[in-house]
Amino acid sequence: MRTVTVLGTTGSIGCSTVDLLEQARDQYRVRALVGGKNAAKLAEQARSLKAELAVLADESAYAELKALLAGSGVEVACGRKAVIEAAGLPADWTMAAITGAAGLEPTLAAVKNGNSIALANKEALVCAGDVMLRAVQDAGATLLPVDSEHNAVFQSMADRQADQVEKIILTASGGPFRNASVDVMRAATPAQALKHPTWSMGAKISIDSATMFNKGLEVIEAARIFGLTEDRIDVLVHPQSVVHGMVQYTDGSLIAQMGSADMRIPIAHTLAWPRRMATTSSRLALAAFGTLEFIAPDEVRFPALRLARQALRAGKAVPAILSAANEIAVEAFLKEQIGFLDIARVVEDTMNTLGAPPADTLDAVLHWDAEARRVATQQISAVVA
Ligand SMILES: NC(=O)C1=CN([C@@H]2O[C@H](COP(=O)(O)OP(=O)(O)OC[C@H]3O[C@@H](n4cnc5c(N)ncnc54)[C@H](OP(=O)(O)O)[C@@H]3O)[C@@H](O)[C@H]2O)C=CC1
Ligand SMILES: CC(=O)[C@@H](O)[C@H](O)COP(=O)(O)O
Ligand SMILES: [Mn+2]
Repeated sequence: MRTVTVLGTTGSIGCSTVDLLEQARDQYRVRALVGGKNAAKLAEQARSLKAELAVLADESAYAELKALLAGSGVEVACGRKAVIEAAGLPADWTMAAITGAAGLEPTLAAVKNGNSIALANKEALVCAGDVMLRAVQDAGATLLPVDSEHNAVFQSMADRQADQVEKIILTASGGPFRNASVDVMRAATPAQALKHPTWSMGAKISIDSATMFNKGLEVIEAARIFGLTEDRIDVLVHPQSVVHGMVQYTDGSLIAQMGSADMRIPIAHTLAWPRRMATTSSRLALAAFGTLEFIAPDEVRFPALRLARQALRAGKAVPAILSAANEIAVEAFLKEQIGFLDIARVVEDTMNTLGAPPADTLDAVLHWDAEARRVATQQISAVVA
């Protein structure tokens, strides 16, 4: 029986992961389930999967979680330290799906066990690429990409011809504002921006899809995972979200992975890897689509792609600065403190303010993450004033 831990268990990816574990209860023992604030969801999952440990980042939720799990035999802990300790408990497979840079240290703690890490949390790899990859190598861990595009590329490289890869292509849905005018985007509300055309996801990544910062972060994530330079990672807008990623080989072959827009498919791929497991996810009915479109992205209406490529080329702390500033700007947009187009503006101004300082260590990454949050918050105050 394999032991598993789910970080970010109460979120969108976490719930899809729990759903798969519930369908194969006899094959997995759940070491730890880790959430942020949602005690009710965590308790329900922990009881269902008979988890050994249930942890919330929110310390004030301890009494509630303890009461919800009374008599269940599930151990309970709360607080940031407890999250990192739980992530570091030995498990054969860990889902890393805490959203944002908050997932960095727990993911690193899990990596140190040297087992399989199913990586959904792209921000960790974006802001601390070198630190994470060094930790993976030192521990002999296996990084299995969950993000649909990266999982697609990983699957399309299954024959391990990495040295014969010319380039990879990540697809993008284009988000809810794919065809919107700049005026419509300027006036966009959080409710409109959260309405993703093809995927059901958490709030932060949904806004990132709308600005296309999600695709920008994914270009950086792909560079880290597949060891490719920025010029070998293309993005194509593909509104149907049927093809998730492609690999172009030196002989001109283009290998793609397709599937329904259901994250249980890539999650199952990492859970069963190197084998496959059955899922109940809907099968693609290609004839129902009829036409699949592929369109070059518009970097004028969506400056996020240009900024992310700039950050990737600059390296050092720049990707961490971009990602942290974006987190702050997304939060401010969701609170209706700034407009939709201000998100990219805040990120660009923060990048311009902080330049390209070195960030070789975890401490340096955390320092520049904090600095970017401080500068972005100042920029937002200026917009609000
Ligand atoms: N959703 C998707 O389809 C995809 C997501 N991803 C990536 O996966 C990650 C998760 O996304 P998604 O599931 O959509 O996000 P959600 O917002 O739905 O879930 C986030 C999870 O992280 C938890 N969390 C938040 N802050 C903390 C913290 N400080 N400490 C511990 N746990 C915390 C939340 O807990 P709680 O809710 O209890 O507060 C929740 O369990 C992101 O990095 C995203 O980019 C990648 C590809 C696809
Ligand atoms: C499901 C997944 O992997 C998301 O990252 C998705 O790709 C978001 O959609 P966009 O392509 O609109 O960013
Ligand atoms: Mn993705």
